[in-house]
Amino acid sequence: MKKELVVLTISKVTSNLFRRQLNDIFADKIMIKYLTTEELKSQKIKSDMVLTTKSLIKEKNIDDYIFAQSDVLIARRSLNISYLEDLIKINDQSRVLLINDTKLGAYEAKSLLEEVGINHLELIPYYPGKKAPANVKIAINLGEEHLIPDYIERVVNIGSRVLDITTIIEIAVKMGIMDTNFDFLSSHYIRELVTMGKRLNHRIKDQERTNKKLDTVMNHVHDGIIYINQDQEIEIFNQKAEEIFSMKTEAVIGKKVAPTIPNTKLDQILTNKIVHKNALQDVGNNKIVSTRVPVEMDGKIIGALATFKDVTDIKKLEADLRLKLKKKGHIAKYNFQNIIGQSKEIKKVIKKAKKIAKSESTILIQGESGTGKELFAQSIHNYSDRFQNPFVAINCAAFPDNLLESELFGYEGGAFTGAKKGGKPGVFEQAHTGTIFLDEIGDISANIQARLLRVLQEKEIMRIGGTKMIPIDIRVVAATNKDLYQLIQTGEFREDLYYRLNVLSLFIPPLRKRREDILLLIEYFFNKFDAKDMELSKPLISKLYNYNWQGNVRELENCIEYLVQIYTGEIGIQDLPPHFLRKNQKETNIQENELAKLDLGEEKEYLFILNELYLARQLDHRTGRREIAENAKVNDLYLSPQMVRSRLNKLEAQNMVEIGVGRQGTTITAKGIKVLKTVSD
Ligand SMILES: Nc1ncnc2c1ncn2[C@@H]1O[C@H](COP(=O)(O)OP(=O)(O)OP(=O)(O)O)[C@@H](O)[C@H]1O
Repeated sequence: MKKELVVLTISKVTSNLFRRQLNDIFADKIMIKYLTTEELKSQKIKSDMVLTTKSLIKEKNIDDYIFAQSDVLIARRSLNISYLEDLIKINDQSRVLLINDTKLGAYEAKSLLEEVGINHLELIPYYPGKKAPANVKIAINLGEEHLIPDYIERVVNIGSRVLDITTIIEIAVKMGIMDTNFDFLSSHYIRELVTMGKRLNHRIKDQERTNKKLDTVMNHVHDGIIYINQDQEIEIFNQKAEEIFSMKTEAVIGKKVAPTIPNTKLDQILTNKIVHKNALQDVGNNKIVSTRVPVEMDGKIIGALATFKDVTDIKKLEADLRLKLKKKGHIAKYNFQNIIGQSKEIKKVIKKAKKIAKSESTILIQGESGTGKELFAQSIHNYSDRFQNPFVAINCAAFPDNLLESELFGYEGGAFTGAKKGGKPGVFEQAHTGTIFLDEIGDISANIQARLLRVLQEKEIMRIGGTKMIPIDIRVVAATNKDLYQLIQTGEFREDLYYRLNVLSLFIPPLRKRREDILLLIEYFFNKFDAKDMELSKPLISKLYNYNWQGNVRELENCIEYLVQIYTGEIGIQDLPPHFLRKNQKETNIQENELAKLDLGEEKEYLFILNELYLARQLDHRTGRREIAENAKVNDLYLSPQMVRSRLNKLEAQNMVEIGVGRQGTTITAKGIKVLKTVSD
């Protein structure tokens, strides 16, 4: 199946420009769709790749148009070099209008021209809506004839701004059609080069002044360029050629090409009048693709031109892209700002995490399932000095033992039957210079524990079936929801490994220990799932607040997602996922806490009442015994208003609540909150 490229632009003009060039090059190789933001309306693009412009990125929110999964490439544009000579010939310091249909486009063209070495002119960006400056007689037209003011006496056409060759190559690489030996580039590219070759010829006749400018331009071209005249003498040897051949321009100019630069075969091109397209050559350690053409003028061969593209770079480009793709899952998305919570408990953890992020030591994150351990691991990585390097996460419980071993350490080719030829790097190698996140570390076998210990001690790994040690520079963050200390007692986890991992430790408290965060998280997830105006009934809020959240933030997130989906009006208790309505929630164990010590009676009921008062305080809402009794029902407790009253009286006697008169309502005291916080599960 052909891959699809969507070209997304603001204006139709730009779209048509791209269309001409892309169709020429890619016509039968890939599917190309051209869309403007206007045409897209409220739909979003899902495609293998989207090509768009810098101005669109600046002026619009790209996420409104494109699904996050699509690869986005921003078009780099360059000027067709064959037009540049006309510009070079304009007198120094002339004031010249640079015309484009948008302000940004005009300024972009200005910087583009300066970039390629046109700096002898005063370029004045001009676009619709801008007052035309006086005393300007020359204009540069980038394909917008209709915008040229009447008083302009001379127009220099430099064509429409076309896609830079590197953008074309990037499209080809990403679309997986780079293997055709770059041949498809030729038709377009060769034409351009031949025209340039012809124009270069003028250089010989031109004055020194023009030559200098042309040199500047030549040196901004990405390819190596060599031009020889009829006598086989080197006339042009640009900067890129200097790099590729490791030779200085001064040392080669004017010399015969064959003895000076071995292997260019340019002399043969001249004598045999042949064209060499895309020949692969080795120059030192680099691979070079060269194109050589005779340059004709009035039917006579006047020289030969060679261009060299360093394909070591292209191969690297491809390798970089592969790496990028692979790394998709290797990027830490979250930062500390993404960790929602205002409770003292979570703030304390964040503060500590920020502090330890800056060190290089191994971190062990402990906490129940769904408390946000991975969120913390990612935030730590992004807060550390390694933030620009890979973050590789692996869930140790997700793999059977032997597979986990090869995932972690990689293997050499032929290490076992079915091993990939050439071997495969493990996540330790992939995380090199970055952070590795070992999730569910409590689940690894004794064998892997032993290997891991060695890695942590030696900071080097050996692939399975390998013989050499590979040094690695990584920061290890491990996480578990198991009690590792307990596992050490039962002999399931190595004590020495535990101490190696637990150099710095972070404990993330369960949600029920920081109920203040529940309301914030609910609001956050409503926004996340795009249901900002949803109304929750009071009893439902009470239920969500008092619930045990064994699955912590993840369970809360899932619950809100569910509610958003079924939402039709105000949401009540009956709308909760079915398991909420079952009564068999894990009973709160309230043996060892301040509340139990007071021996007031049914601790569960007192705990509930304190929780309700604490919730009311956060909602800035006055509650009373009637409402508490109502909410008790949805929380599977039976408490009549009278029962609430007698319990409130007992709590008041302990200075844990303050009972207001009349409509003032009852409030929880600092002591009440403190006692409430001691209640564990
Ligand atoms: N404080 C928080 N603010 C916002 N989102 C959170 C918070 N804590 C957790 N989450 C979200 O809850 C979900 C679970 O978090 P995460 O995967 O980090 O938990 P975990 O402790 O690593 O879980 P497990 O032990 O099951 O691997 C994720 O979607 C995460 O974004």
